Amino acid sequence: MADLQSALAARGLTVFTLPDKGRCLVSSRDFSSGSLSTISNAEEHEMRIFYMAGDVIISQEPYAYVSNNSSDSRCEGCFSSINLKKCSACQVVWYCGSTCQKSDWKLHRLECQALAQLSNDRRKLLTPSIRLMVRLYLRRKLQSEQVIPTTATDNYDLVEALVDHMSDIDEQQLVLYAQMANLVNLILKWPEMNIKDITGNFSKLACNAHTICDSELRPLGTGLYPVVSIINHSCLPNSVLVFEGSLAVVRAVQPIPRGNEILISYIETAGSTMTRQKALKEQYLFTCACPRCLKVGLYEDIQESAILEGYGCEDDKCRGFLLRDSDDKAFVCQQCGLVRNKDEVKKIAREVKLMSDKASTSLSSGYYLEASNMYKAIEQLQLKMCHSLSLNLMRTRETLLKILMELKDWRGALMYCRLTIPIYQRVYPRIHPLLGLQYYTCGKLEWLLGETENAIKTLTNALDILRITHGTNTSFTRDLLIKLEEAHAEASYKLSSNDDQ
Ligand SMILES: C[S@@+](CC[C@H](N)C(=O)[O-])C[C@H]1O[C@@H](n2cnc3c(N)ncnc32)[C@H](O)[C@@H]1O
Repeated sequence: MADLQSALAARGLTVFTLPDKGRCLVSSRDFSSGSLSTISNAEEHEMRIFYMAGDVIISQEPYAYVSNNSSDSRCEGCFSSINLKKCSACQVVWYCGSTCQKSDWKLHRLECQALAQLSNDRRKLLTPSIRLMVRLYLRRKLQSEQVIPTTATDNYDLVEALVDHMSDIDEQQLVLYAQMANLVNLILKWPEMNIKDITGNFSKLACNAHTICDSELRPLGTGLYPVVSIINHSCLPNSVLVFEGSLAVVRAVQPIPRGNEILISYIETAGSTMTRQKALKEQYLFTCACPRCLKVGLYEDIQESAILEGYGCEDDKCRGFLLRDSDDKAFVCQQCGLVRNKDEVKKIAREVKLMSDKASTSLSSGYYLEASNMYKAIEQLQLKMCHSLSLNLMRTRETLLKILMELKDWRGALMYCRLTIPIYQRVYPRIHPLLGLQYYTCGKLEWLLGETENAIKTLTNALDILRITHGTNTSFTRDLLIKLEEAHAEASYKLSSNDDQ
């Protein structure tokens, strides 16, 4: 712990323990959330803009990680899905080339021996969680034998220190973890292995492991980052966790003065307070008391939940939200007073559910045209049932955006992307990666469709957010900057051609 504290002190961080949260990471210096700096160069008569990122609070390579091979196979080193070759000995792990294979070899050599002796039936049980646990123990072994070095921020003691909530989890979950532990034991076959210890580690993974995502927040794998895991949750966080390959990077999205707790969000924060609290309780076993959650039960919070997850007024010109009447037989619009029959709303809800099941089957089978028609019908039903800022309606439109992109219907995709943005602006804070990414998609579609002026505005909105959350030195942000410069160049060209005419 002393080693960790001094390694963190050098980065302006300290670990404290709070009675209601356990350990937490606190800033011992100010962190900035990245401002736009403009420097004027009098000699060249120009203003240069410097795009600043949110300060990196901490970055860490995983103690152990696995790629997510459930839908597409991915390289175990870099998550690439191109030019893959399966390890010929174990027939489980994929690599994109010799560089990734070599860098993983010390660990995979042991993993490979263990996996190669498994029967086909046992091999089918190799979920990412099982593989992650096997890798965790193999790394501990390699560090204890000094085959790979340990540092103050990379050692098994930090894994030991993670919370496991073993006394809070229910019996059924415990049995499942014990079965998984048994399988890990059968894979590793180490005489000193202790099933209880492995079971506890599965419980640790559940509340400490992170989903590794690409820059567009698509899942690539799962990793355990024991220092990043000291950071607690808030539904209104001051920092964001993103990944550069397998490297976890925590950046400030708000100015964080010295002495403040570093907070990230563990969950999708767009939901109502009840939905967020339920997700946090189920997976992380705590009740959030962040400033957003403290509003639970207040009129403002009830209104927000009713808009996001409830129903809309029967009068489609009215933007009011509905609450149940005192006998729970109908919903009453809080703006115009119109009463809406509960059975009628439930009937539409049942229809939506039925159609959604069919539509998602059609989508997962790749029948995009059929799926797009079904989701458009669902959207129409939801327009009759939900508030115009409803999350369910937004999710349907997000799905339609993705389907229409697959169908290369760029005009339709842009329409749906634009429809989602007001809801994104409402449900996410000003600096949020999902809002930045939605602007980015919208800007790229506008650019593709020749709406250059609109593209400049939307890509600028995207850059204002993504430079903070994703940094300015990543290829992802550089691509965005290049697109924006190209859009500016095209706009000037169009302007000068108009002048010439
Ligand atoms: C990834 S760990 C965070 C570090 C943890 N506090 C520790 O002592 O190691 C997640 C766990 O921390 C606790 N936690 C995180 N955020 C919290 C919050 N806002 N309020 C209360 N407990 C929280 C919960 O026990 C949760 O399961």
